Amino acid sequence: MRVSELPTARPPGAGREDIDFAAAQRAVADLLVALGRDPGSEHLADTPRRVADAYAEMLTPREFNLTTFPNDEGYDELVLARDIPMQSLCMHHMLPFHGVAHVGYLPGERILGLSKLARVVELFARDFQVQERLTKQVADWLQEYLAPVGVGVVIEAEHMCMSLRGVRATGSRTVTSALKGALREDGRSRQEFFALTGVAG
Ligand SMILES: Nc1nc2c(ncn2[C@@H]2O[C@H](COP(=O)(O)OP(=O)(O)OP(=O)(O)O)[C@@H](O)[C@H]2O)c(=O)[nH]1
Ligand SMILES: [Zn+2]
Repeated sequence: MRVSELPTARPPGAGREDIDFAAAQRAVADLLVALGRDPGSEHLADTPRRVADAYAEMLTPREFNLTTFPNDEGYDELVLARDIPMQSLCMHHMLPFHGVAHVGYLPGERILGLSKLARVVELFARDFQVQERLTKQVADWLQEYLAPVGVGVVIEAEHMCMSLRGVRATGSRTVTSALKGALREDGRSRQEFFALTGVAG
Protein backbone atom coordinates (compact mmCIF):
# COMPACT_ATOMS: atom_id res chain seq x y z
CA MET A 1 0.00 0.00 0.00
CA ARG A 2 1.44 3.41 -1.02
CA VAL A 3 1.43 5.83 1.87
CA SER A 4 -0.25 8.56 -0.19
CA GLU A 5 -3.26 6.25 -0.57
CA LEU A 6 -3.75 6.05 3.20
CA PRO A 7 -5.77 8.61 5.12
CA THR A 8 -2.76 9.62 7.22
CA ALA A 9 -2.78 11.63 10.40
CA ARG A 10 -0.98 14.43 8.49
CA PRO A 11 -2.73 17.78 8.61
CA PRO A 12 -4.44 18.70 5.33
CA GLY A 13 -2.54 21.25 3.30
CA ALA A 14 0.92 19.76 3.81
CA GLY A 15 2.81 18.60 0.72
CA ARG A 16 4.53 19.81 -2.41
CA GLU A 17 1.29 20.32 -4.35
CA ASP A 18 0.32 23.06 -1.89
CA ILE A 19 3.51 25.07 -2.40
CA ASP A 20 3.29 28.18 -4.58
CA PHE A 21 6.92 28.52 -5.72
CA ALA A 22 6.50 31.91 -7.41
CA ALA A 23 4.89 33.39 -4.29
CA ALA A 24 7.56 31.81 -2.04
CA GLN A 25 10.34 33.31 -4.18
CA ARG A 26 8.73 36.77 -4.10
CA ALA A 27 8.38 36.52 -0.32
CA VAL A 28 12.06 35.61 0.13
CA ALA A 29 13.10 38.49 -2.15
CA ASP A 30 10.91 40.85 -0.10
CA LEU A 31 12.41 39.52 3.14
CA LEU A 32 15.95 40.16 1.89
CA VAL A 33 15.04 43.76 1.04
CA ALA A 34 13.24 44.15 4.39
CA LEU A 35 16.41 42.93 6.11
CA GLY A 36 18.37 45.68 4.35
CA ARG A 37 20.16 43.38 1.92
CA ASP A 38 20.86 44.16 -1.76
CA PRO A 39 18.93 41.60 -3.84
CA GLY A 40 20.95 42.73 -6.88
CA SER A 41 24.23 41.33 -5.53
CA GLU A 42 25.44 38.39 -7.61
CA HIS A 43 25.46 36.08 -4.56
CA LEU A 44 21.85 36.92 -3.68
CA ALA A 45 20.45 37.02 -7.24
CA ASP A 46 19.30 33.38 -7.19
CA THR A 47 18.73 33.13 -3.44
CA PRO A 48 14.92 33.46 -3.53
CA ARG A 49 14.72 30.44 -5.85
CA ARG A 50 17.20 28.47 -3.74
CA VAL A 51 15.37 29.21 -0.50
CA ALA A 52 11.96 28.37 -2.01
CA ASP A 53 13.40 25.09 -3.34
CA ALA A 54 15.09 24.30 -0.03
CA TYR A 55 11.91 24.82 1.99
CA ALA A 56 9.84 22.86 -0.52
CA GLU A 57 12.28 19.96 -0.20
CA MET A 58 12.37 20.16 3.59
CA LEU A 59 8.55 20.17 3.70
CA THR A 60 8.03 17.22 1.37
CA PRO A 61 8.36 13.66 2.70
CA ARG A 62 9.21 10.90 0.26
CA GLU A 63 6.51 8.49 -0.84
CA PHE A 64 6.88 4.86 0.28
CA ASN A 65 5.13 1.52 0.47
CA LEU A 66 3.83 0.52 3.87
CA THR A 67 5.13 -3.04 3.70
CA THR A 68 4.10 -5.44 6.45
CA PHE A 69 4.59 -9.20 6.83
CA PRO A 70 2.69 -11.83 8.81
CA ASN A 71 4.19 -12.46 12.23
CA ASP A 72 4.50 -16.19 11.49
CA GLU A 73 6.75 -17.01 14.42
CA GLY A 74 4.63 -15.07 16.90
CA TYR A 75 7.59 -12.82 17.76
CA ASP A 76 6.43 -10.93 20.86
CA GLU A 77 9.46 -8.99 22.03
CA LEU A 78 10.37 -5.41 21.27
CA VAL A 79 11.48 -4.37 17.77
CA LEU A 80 13.40 -1.11 18.08
CA ALA A 81 15.08 1.10 15.46
CA ARG A 82 17.50 3.29 17.38
CA ASP A 83 19.19 6.53 16.34
CA ILE A 84 17.10 7.25 13.25
CA PRO A 85 18.37 10.62 11.97
CA MET A 86 15.61 13.22 12.19
CA GLN A 87 15.45 16.72 10.67
CA SER A 88 12.46 18.99 10.95
CA LEU A 89 11.52 22.68 10.99
CA CYS A 90 10.29 24.45 14.07
CA MET A 91 6.82 25.95 13.66
CA HIS A 92 7.63 28.97 15.75
CA HIS A 93 10.80 30.23 14.05
CA MET A 94 10.98 28.20 10.80
CA LEU A 95 14.48 27.12 11.85
CA PRO A 96 15.65 23.50 11.82
CA PHE A 97 15.62 21.17 14.76
CA HIS A 98 17.44 17.89 14.37
CA GLY A 99 18.57 14.86 16.27
CA VAL A 100 17.55 11.23 16.50
CA ALA A 101 14.37 9.23 16.89
CA HIS A 102 14.08 5.81 18.53
CA VAL A 103 10.98 3.99 17.33
CA GLY A 104 9.89 0.61 18.67
CA TYR A 105 6.87 -1.65 18.80
CA LEU A 106 5.68 -4.90 20.29
CA PRO A 107 4.34 -6.89 17.31
CA GLY A 108 0.78 -8.09 16.99
CA GLU A 109 -0.35 -10.06 13.95
CA ARG A 110 1.94 -8.23 11.50
CA ILE A 111 5.55 -7.08 11.53
CA LEU A 112 6.67 -3.96 9.67
CA GLY A 113 9.44 -3.66 7.08
CA LEU A 114 12.23 -2.24 9.24
CA SER A 115 13.05 0.73 7.01
CA LYS A 116 9.45 1.90 7.39
CA LEU A 117 10.10 2.95 10.98
CA ALA A 118 12.54 5.56 9.66
CA ARG A 119 10.22 6.47 6.79
CA VAL A 120 7.33 7.18 9.15
CA VAL A 121 9.57 9.55 11.12
CA GLU A 122 10.34 11.40 7.87
CA LEU A 123 6.65 11.44 6.90
CA PHE A 124 5.87 13.68 9.87
CA ALA A 125 9.23 15.43 10.30
CA ARG A 126 9.14 17.02 6.83
CA ASP A 127 6.73 19.66 8.02
CA PHE A 128 6.68 22.74 10.24
CA GLN A 129 6.55 20.95 13.55
CA VAL A 130 6.47 21.05 17.31
CA GLN A 131 8.57 18.23 18.76
CA GLU A 132 5.81 16.93 21.05
CA ARG A 133 3.34 16.80 18.14
CA LEU A 134 5.84 15.05 15.86
CA THR A 135 6.54 12.42 18.53
CA LYS A 136 2.86 11.72 19.07
CA GLN A 137 1.97 11.68 15.37
CA VAL A 138 4.56 8.95 14.68
CA ALA A 139 3.22 6.83 17.55
CA ASP A 140 -0.45 7.36 16.62
CA TRP A 141 0.19 6.57 12.96
CA LEU A 142 1.97 3.29 13.72
CA GLN A 143 -0.76 2.31 16.15
CA GLU A 144 -3.40 2.97 13.50
CA TYR A 145 -1.78 1.23 10.51
CA LEU A 146 0.25 -1.57 12.13
CA ALA A 147 -2.10 -2.32 15.06
CA PRO A 148 0.75 -3.64 17.24
CA VAL A 149 0.51 -4.61 20.91
CA GLY A 150 2.42 -1.46 21.82
CA VAL A 151 4.35 1.45 20.29
CA GLY A 152 7.06 3.68 21.72
CA VAL A 153 8.68 6.75 20.20
CA VAL A 154 11.46 8.86 21.68
CA ILE A 155 12.89 11.92 19.96
CA GLU A 156 16.01 13.74 21.12
CA ALA A 157 16.63 16.96 19.24
CA GLU A 158 18.54 20.22 19.30
CA HIS A 159 16.51 23.24 18.21
CA MET A 160 18.41 25.87 16.22
CA CYS A 161 16.01 28.48 17.62
CA MET A 162 17.48 27.65 21.05
CA SER A 163 21.09 27.40 19.82
CA LEU A 164 21.70 30.11 17.25
CA ARG A 165 19.55 32.83 18.78
CA GLY A 166 17.43 33.66 21.79
CA VAL A 167 18.62 31.73 24.83
CA ARG A 168 21.67 30.40 22.85
CA ALA A 169 21.67 27.15 24.83
CA THR A 170 23.89 25.42 22.28
CA GLY A 171 24.08 21.66 22.72
CA SER A 172 20.93 21.37 24.84
CA ARG A 173 18.73 18.57 23.54
CA THR A 174 15.03 18.18 24.17
CA VAL A 175 13.73 14.65 24.79
CA THR A 176 10.09 13.74 24.12
CA SER A 177 8.33 10.39 24.22
CA ALA A 178 5.00 8.88 23.23
CA LEU A 179 3.93 5.43 24.38
CA LYS A 180 0.87 3.43 23.40
CA GLY A 181 -0.70 0.11 24.33
CA ALA A 182 1.38 -2.32 26.40
CA LEU A 183 4.44 -0.06 26.28
CA ARG A 184 2.45 2.55 28.14
CA GLU A 185 0.52 0.29 30.49
CA ASP A 186 2.93 -2.51 31.35
CA GLY A 187 5.71 -1.36 33.67
CA ARG A 188 8.23 -4.00 32.60
CA SER A 189 7.77 -3.34 28.85
CA ARG A 190 7.97 0.37 29.43
CA GLN A 191 11.18 0.01 31.44
CA GLU A 192 12.73 -2.25 28.82
CA PHE A 193 11.84 0.22 26.08
CA PHE A 194 13.46 3.13 27.87
CA ALA A 195 16.50 1.00 28.82
CA LEU A 196 17.03 0.03 25.17
CA THR A 197 16.60 3.59 23.93
CA GLY A 198 19.12 4.77 26.51
CA VAL A 199 16.61 7.21 28.00
CA ALA A 200 15.94 6.99 31.76
CA GLY A 201 12.27 5.93 32.05
N1 LIG B 1 7.01 23.06 23.28
C1 LIG B 1 7.78 23.39 22.23
N2 LIG B 1 8.27 24.63 22.14
C2 LIG B 1 9.06 24.93 21.08
C3 LIG B 1 9.39 24.01 20.10
N3 LIG B 1 10.21 24.63 19.20
C4 LIG B 1 10.36 25.88 19.64
N4 LIG B 1 9.68 26.09 20.79
C5 LIG B 1 9.55 27.24 21.69
O1 LIG B 1 8.53 28.11 21.27
C6 LIG B 1 8.64 29.25 22.10
C7 LIG B 1 8.15 30.48 21.39
O2 LIG B 1 8.16 31.45 22.36
P1 LIG B 1 8.11 33.04 22.13
O3 LIG B 1 8.39 33.70 23.45
O4 LIG B 1 6.88 33.40 21.40
O5 LIG B 1 9.31 33.23 21.09
P2 LIG B 1 10.72 33.95 21.29
O6 LIG B 1 10.52 35.35 21.75
O7 LIG B 1 11.49 33.76 20.01
O8 LIG B 1 11.33 33.10 22.49
P3 LIG B 1 12.85 32.74 22.87
O9 LIG B 1 13.22 31.55 22.02
O10 LIG B 1 12.80 32.40 24.34
O11 LIG B 1 13.69 33.93 22.57
C8 LIG B 1 10.10 29.29 22.54
O12 LIG B 1 10.15 29.04 23.92
C9 LIG B 1 10.73 28.13 21.76
O13 LIG B 1 11.82 27.53 22.46
C10 LIG B 1 8.85 22.70 20.22
O14 LIG B 1 9.06 21.81 19.38
N5 LIG B 1 8.07 22.45 21.30
ZN1 LIG C 1 11.72 27.51 17.30
